[in-house]
Formats: sequence, structure tokens, C-alpha cells
Amino acid sequence: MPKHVFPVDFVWGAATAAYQIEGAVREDGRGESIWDRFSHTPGKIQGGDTGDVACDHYHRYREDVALMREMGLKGYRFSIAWPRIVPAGKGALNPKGLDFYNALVDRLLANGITPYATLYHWELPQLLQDRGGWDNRDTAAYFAEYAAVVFESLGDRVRHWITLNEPSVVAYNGHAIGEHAPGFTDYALAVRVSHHLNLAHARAVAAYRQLNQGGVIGTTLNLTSVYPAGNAPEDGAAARIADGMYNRWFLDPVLKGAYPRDILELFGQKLQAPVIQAGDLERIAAAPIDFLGLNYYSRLLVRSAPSSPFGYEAVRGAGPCTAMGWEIYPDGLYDLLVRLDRDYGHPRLLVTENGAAFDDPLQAGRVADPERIAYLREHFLAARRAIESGVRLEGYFVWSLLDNFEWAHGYSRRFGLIYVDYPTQERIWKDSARWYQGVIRQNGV
Ligand SMILES: N=[N+]=NCCCCNC(=O)[C@@H]1[C@H]2[C@H](O)[C@@H](O)[C@H](O)[C@@H](CO)[C@@H]12
Repeated sequence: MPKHVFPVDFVWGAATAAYQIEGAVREDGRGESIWDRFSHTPGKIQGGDTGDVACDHYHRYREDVALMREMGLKGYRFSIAWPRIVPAGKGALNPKGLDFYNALVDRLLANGITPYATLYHWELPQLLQDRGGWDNRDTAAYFAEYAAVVFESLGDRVRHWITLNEPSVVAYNGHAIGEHAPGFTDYALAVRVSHHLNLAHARAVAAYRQLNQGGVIGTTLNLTSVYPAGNAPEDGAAARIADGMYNRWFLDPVLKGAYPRDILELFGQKLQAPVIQAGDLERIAAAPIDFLGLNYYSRLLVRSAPSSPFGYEAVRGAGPCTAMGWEIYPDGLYDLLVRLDRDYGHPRLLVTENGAAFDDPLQAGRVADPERIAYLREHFLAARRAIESGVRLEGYFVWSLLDNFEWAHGYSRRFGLIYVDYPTQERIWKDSARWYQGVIRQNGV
């Protein structure tokens, strides 16, 4: 019997994203996305990898749903590729794209797995990027039009919706540091993009409410717990700025209907203030969410750095790290969950991603991954402590079901519970997959 049992209806899940697993990028009418363009641009992706084939999930989804069923997943979080549904980003629909996701959803339901669908996991249609992408306010409206098409096609069976995956990473990695598509390095642009993403989220929520389909809708934010590296007052001030830029800039609009004043002023001083037009904040405030999805991977340790653009710099923590170089810090998940509960009105929460990459050598047909088991166990225990503290945590989606295309790192990083032998596309259960199957079966660790 487990020592730490979870609530009886706790949703144990796993998560993926379209571009990272589907492949078939030019099949059945799919349009080009910014990640197709970026991954095919020399020098952008480690090893020159692309998502052209990935895990070939577009053709193997029946086999993959069978794996989920065997694992005993209660929920499966996946993303819908905008370029499969509206190849040009706006205008004509692609029926074969809708057919794929309808078939996936039907097969999930037939296997007792609840679908959790993300509408935007970074695959902007390239033709919209050619018109300014997220720097163009119109993209928010095009997103809502795409979302409405998907709601109408799937909304009778999909009852859990996530508008955006990690707007902070879309804005920062894609527009401030250039590590992700579309590859810009302009911080003022990144701030404008963050505002237009918030508008897109609000418009999609409004479109969902209008359809009265009776499900729930939220968003997924990449959040962390920020700690000062030292006891000096300036380190504490640095931590507050970092928390504002990383967390509150994205949390406050969707949960409080307003931007945090300190960061609004900071951006106003340092950057061209985001292009906030009359009515924007009212629109954002008028689109409350039913639940908040959070992706947690590691903590953020900062110290004062007057010469840095925003007066702080990250400090490497003392703990062990994953293959991504991210410090393993489960207490940061507990602190984050309790903070969200305290500061944002006791919201319904889902951990929509948590997991780790390790080397995962395949040896004699087996992958022993004790580090991943330990990582997940420690984070599950942190989540359980938060639930005991009264946090309304309703589910947990491990990142990821399968090894997959890890963005700028290509296939060099393995986050999966299930190993993918890419040359053969064979799926091989890692020890952690068997362990997780047991956690789900006994509903606890
Ligand atoms: N220090 N440190 N840092 C942690 C910073 C994490 C930022 N990256 C993410 O959250 C991405 C999220 C994405 O949804 C998924 O598509 C990615 O595959 C995973 C794994 O990378 C995560």
C-alpha cells in the first residue's frame, strides 16, 4: 500500500505536443509552421534535427493510445496543430486535420482516457508569421477563429481545454533570445508578443463561453519558485523583479485581469511599453479561466546584478541537475503550489507538465532510469504535501509520454516515460513507465 495516497479522482496523466511527436508535416493538407521553417534553418537545432518525422505519432496514434491504456493513464494532454486545421492560419479549413484529432479523441475515450487539448503549443502557421506573427494584434483574432473551429468539431467530447502553452517561453525564447522559432532577439518585441498572446487567450476563452459547451478552459503557464541567492536586501529585491517578469506578468492578467504595476512600470522605463490599447485589459479581465495549468521543472535562484538589463542574474543552485542542466528542486513545486493558492484566490490547479531528461541508455533492450523515478517520486510527494495544505490540485501530467523532439536540442534529450528508438520507431518502456503504472494503479507513492 502507498504511504501517500492521492484524492480518489486525481487525474494521473502524461503530456505531449503535436510538433514534438506527430511528424507527417506535409501530409493531409497540413500547412507550414514556424517550427518547420526554424528547424529547417541551418544551425538552429542541435544535430540539424527537425520534426519532419519525430515519433511518427500521426500514423502510430492507435499504438500510442494502447500504450496509454496499458499504463492506466486517466488523462492525456496533447496539442492540436493549428496548421493542420487552418493551413494558412486564417481562412480555409483542412477537413483531414480535423479528422485526425477526431479519431484521436474517439480512441482516447474508447480506452477510458480523458482528453486534455492544448490549442497552441508553439506551432504558428508560417503565413501568419509572414504577416508579423504575434507582433501583429490580428493574430489574436485569427487564433480565436481557429479555436472556435476546433471547439465546434471536438467540443462535444473534449471537455478540458488549454488555450496556450507557456506564453512566457513563446515570448522570451522565441522573440527575446532567439533560441526558439521564429528566432528574434528583441526584448521590446517579446513584451509586445506577451501582450498579444494574453489577448489571444482572452479571445479564445470568450469564444468558448459563447458556445456554451459546458466544459472547462484554462491556460498553461511555465512557472517557478524564485529565491534570493543571498540574504542581502538587494538580492530580495532582485528576486521580486525576477518573480514579476517570470511569473506575475503572466499570472496576473489571466487570474486578476490586470498586469502587475511594478513590472508594467519597469517595462515602460526599459522598453517600449507593450502595445496595450483601450479595451484590452477589460477584454482580458472579462475572460476568467476555470483552472490554471502550470508547468514546473526547476526553481530560479537570483542575485542582484546592477549591470544586468533588469538588475538581476540567475545563479546556479547547489542541487543535482537533469540532462538539461536544470537543478532538481522538488520543494520549489510545493512552494509554487502553496503560493498560487495563497496569492491567486485558491484556484483549481493542474500540473500540466513536470518531468526530466536523463541520458537513458538502451542496454539489452531495457532502459533503467532510476533518476527519473526518484525525480518524479520527489515531485509527487511535494504535490501531495501541497494537497494536504489545502491546494486544489486536481491532476498531474508527466512530461512526457514519449521521448520526442526537444526543440533546440532536437532528439538529444529524452524526457519520455517510454523510450523511442527513432530509426525503428519502436516504443520501449523505461523502468519509470512501469513504476508510474504502479503509482496510478495504487493512486499514490
Ligand atoms: N532552468 N530552468 N529551467 C526550466 C525552464 C523550462 C522552460 N521550458 C519548458 O518549460 C518546456 C516545456 C514545453 O512545454 C515542452 O514542449 C518542452 O519539451 C518541455 C521540456 O523542455 C518544457
